[in-house]
Amino acid sequence: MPPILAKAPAVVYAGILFVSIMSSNLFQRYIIRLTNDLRFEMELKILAKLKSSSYERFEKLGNEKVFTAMGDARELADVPEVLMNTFNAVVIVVCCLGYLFWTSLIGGSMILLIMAVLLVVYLYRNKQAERDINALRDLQDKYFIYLNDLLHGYKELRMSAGKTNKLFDNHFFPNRREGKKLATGIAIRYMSNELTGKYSWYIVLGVVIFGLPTLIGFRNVQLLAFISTILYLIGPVAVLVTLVPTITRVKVAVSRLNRFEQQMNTELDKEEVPATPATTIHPAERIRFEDVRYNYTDEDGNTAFSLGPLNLDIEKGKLMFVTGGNGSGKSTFVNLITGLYKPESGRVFLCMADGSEISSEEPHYRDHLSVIFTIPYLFNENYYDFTIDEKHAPFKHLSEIMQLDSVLRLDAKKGMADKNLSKGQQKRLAMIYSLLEAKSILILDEWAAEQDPEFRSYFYRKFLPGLIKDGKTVVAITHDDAYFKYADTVVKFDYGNISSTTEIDLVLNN
Ligand SMILES: Nc1ncnc2c1ncn2[C@@H]1O[C@H](COP(=O)(O)OP(=O)(O)OP(=O)(O)O)[C@@H](O)[C@H]1O
Repeated sequence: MPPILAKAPAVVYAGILFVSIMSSNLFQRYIIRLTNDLRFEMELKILAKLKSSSYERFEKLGNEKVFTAMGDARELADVPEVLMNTFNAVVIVVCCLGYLFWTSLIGGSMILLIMAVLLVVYLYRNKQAERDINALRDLQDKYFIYLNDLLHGYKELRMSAGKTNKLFDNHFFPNRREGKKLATGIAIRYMSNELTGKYSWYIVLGVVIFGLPTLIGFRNVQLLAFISTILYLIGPVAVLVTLVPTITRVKVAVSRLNRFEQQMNTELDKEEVPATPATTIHPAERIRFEDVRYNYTDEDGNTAFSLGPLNLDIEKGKLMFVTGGNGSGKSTFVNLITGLYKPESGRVFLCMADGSEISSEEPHYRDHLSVIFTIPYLFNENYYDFTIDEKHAPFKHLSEIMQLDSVLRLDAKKGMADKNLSKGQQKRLAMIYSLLEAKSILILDEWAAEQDPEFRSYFYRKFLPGLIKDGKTVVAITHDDAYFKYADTVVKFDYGNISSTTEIDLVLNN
């Protein structure tokens, strides 16, 4: 044989090896990309939903549903591997069955029948497991609710043995014990399914070896073909069987994610967040409430509280105090004026100097307002349009006014102040950030509640009138009636309606 031909098999071998390595590498890369695409794309999708969700929708959903959805998104990472293994196993099973049928029609039919029975039994038993997986995810939702209570109410819990015992003994521990019971039950059910599946094959083998030769007169060569094929089949069928739990988990995760998506936002209450604030913002002449109504409904759809109809004008450069008893609707009013709640009927809008109107449902409405809620949240990262350093003059000026200049520590990396402050100081820092946003309307929900008497007096007598002098419009929810005289208007809420509107100048003039 010429040396070139002698080398050929080696070359072919090397070629096959090369093609195999390359294709395997390419395929694995593809699977890795697909795995991560699925998982991270779903997380991105959930985040995008959260970005465009209305506050009302988000409020109804609850934080724990978001955490569970992120967990469900992680389950999707298993999809490509499951698909790949399923495909491989199915191809082998189909080829083996084809071979069995080719070898013996009766024998092949018998094996197919046994496999079909096993499949039906398996799928039936899997239904129960699927229910348990769903129940386990529901327990997970509840678990996150308790975790929320534990993490946010830790101080309150430490102060009360009763509350601590109830949270842990009546909720946490039973939840985790039930979770353990369900998870163990699911695993045992799958394990026993797998064992049944595996040993059924040995029964089949027994029938083939001892039954078929006498029953249908199997020849030795057919027997050999059946035995070797069945032994070969056990592996891929076992793969299919062990994949079922993962497929079921993925199926449950997908249906829960779909439900989450539907709950998260419908096209109707989708909120577009503008990419950038409006370039030129002219201060509005007034904020107008026109026949505004808003209802809270309970779980049965009955009205639990109803606000309005509200008709109100808040003029540019004026200071309005909003007061009223607990539960009279002041914070709901704040949510309407800020556009976080959409009126059920009527309109909230800004009247501009050129006669145009900006509805509270328009994306750029909120470019005109800053708000400090009753319990303001100070962010961990700087999401503002400004960064603060030692030389930032407006920040220095405002921190002196807020008497925080000797307290605030600047985090140079983040370009913002450290937020480890007392409650009152946190509100003062929130005020600094709100004023640095330089919007023409400022909404305050019980801002002065935590301030010391001296600073509170300064706030009402000097600070708020100073803002008005600078051209801001301020709406402040307050119970501090001793300072009502510093407002232009005091509006009182009672049972969801405005019960009185007092123009202070008129009072002083009389
Ligand atoms: N998310 C909600 N879902 C259902 N009902 C709510 C919700 N928020 C408030 N309510 C109900 O609406 C009513 C008005 O609440 P709101 O918070 O507006 O009152 P408030 O005047 O700000 O009270 P407070 O002075 O105590 O802060 C209350 O009866 C309250 O129970």
